[in-house]
Amino acid sequence: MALEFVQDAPRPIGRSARVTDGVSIDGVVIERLEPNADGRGRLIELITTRDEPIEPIVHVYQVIAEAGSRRGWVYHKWQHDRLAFTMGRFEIHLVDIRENSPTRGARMVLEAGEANPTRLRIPPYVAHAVINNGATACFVNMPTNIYDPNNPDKFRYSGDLDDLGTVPVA
Ligand SMILES: Cc1cn([C@H]2C[C@H](O)[C@@H](COP(=O)(O)OP(=O)(O)O[C@H]3O[C@H](C)C(=O)[C@H](O)[C@H]3O)O2)c(=O)[nH]c1=O
Repeated sequence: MALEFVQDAPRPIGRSARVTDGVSIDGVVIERLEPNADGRGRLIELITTRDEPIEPIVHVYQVIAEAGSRRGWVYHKWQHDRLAFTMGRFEIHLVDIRENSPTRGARMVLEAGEANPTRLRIPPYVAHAVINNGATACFVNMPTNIYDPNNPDKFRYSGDLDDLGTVPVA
């Protein structure tokens, strides 16, 4: 006797919602992602073309961040980051260092992770730092460019978190 597979019935799904309150840096986009939870766990869409076109996915990686770790300050000259946080307890700092930006010098801090799943788009020349305030956890980046190990699009400042915004960026 043949085994029968049954198509899932149509169902409502959680949709992401753009956050505009508190977004003080031009071009930064925050999307709160909606988990679809059931007895097996949670499924969270990280990005989709269902509602609007997106720049192509060309490169995707996962970062496993140790508890208490900090990545950044870093900025990119060419790529936009599309970071998805669905686990852990991350704090993300952003500073606009673009010379001709209407929001030059603006600084933002947001929290993202299990309690507030988020996709964050960071334009070039917006310096950022990601701090893991929880236990070891992962996040995903879907940058708009491929990583070139021979010419990394990565410009790093390793001083204090508080330095940016108070000391001019060379
Ligand atoms: C980006 C990348 C890196 N690597 C290698 C290079 C290093 O050996 C290692 C760690 O990379 P990196 O030091 O560049 O990673 P972070 O400085 O922690 O930066 C990451 O976290 C901050 C918050 C970001 O915003 C960056 O976009 C993100 O790349 O992975 C690869 O093999 N492939 C890749 O695509």
